[in-house]
Amino acid sequence: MNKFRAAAIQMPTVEDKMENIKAVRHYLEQIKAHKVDFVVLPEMFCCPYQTEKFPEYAEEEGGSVWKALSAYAKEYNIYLVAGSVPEKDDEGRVYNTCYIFDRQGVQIGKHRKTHLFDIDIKGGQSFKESDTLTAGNSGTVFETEFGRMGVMICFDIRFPEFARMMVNDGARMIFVPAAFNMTTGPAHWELSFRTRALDNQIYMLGCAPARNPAASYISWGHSIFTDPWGRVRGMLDESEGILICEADLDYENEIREQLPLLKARRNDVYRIEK
Ligand SMILES: NC(=O)CC(=O)C(=O)O
Repeated sequence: MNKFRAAAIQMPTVEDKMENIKAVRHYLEQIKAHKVDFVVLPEMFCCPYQTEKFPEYAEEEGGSVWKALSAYAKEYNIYLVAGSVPEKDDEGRVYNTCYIFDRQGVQIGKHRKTHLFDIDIKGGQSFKESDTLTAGNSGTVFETEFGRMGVMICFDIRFPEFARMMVNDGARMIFVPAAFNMTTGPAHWELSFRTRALDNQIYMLGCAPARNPAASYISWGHSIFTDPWGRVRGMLDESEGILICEADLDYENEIREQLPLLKARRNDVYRIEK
């Protein structure tokens, strides 16, 4: 039980919400023979990554998108870290939300993106999720037969405390539906995954949308799997594709024993004397 397989489905996002949902089945069929335990989908995989589209595409938990994803998890006997979708609550607020389903299709976790992606890079990418989205207010872990796992959404990865909190809580791998762009992707995508993996001696699996050069927000792609030594174990390019990987928790334990960073922390002295 200390090894498991996971797949990141780097799929394109099309305008028609339910076409994206149908496409997920097509990829799940393709990977059936690989007997993966976990599947992760990209950030906003069934809604164009445009702030004005989020309220338009949003559904409440338990809506048609949720039902289809839950049914896929059960049909294919997988843990489904179901990318992210715009979720609306009963007061009309919209969140960037990742639902997590177990092998029976039961929802076992839900993460609302906690750090909203508001950036304005001179000569590069600008985006303001807070125009239409509300931030979640906590980190998320979920239980599996392989142990506790963490999940965060895209911009959340940039905040080291967030991953550390999950690791302090026993997370063994962190799943990251994400969509970096043509400005931040080449600069920070691989670096962010390797750094969080190295800091926390943990596996990280990031899943991005395939690149569509005609989209208003252009995804960097490059879905990525990094290991507890900080190495890249697998990475796609920008095109549609599936990244299949294997995590070995005995290896993670060995790294944590041989280079005991997590044990050697000095939480007793991390303060500035004034
Ligand atoms: N899309 C995001 O939330 C984050 C991103 O693109 C970045 O951090 O860069």
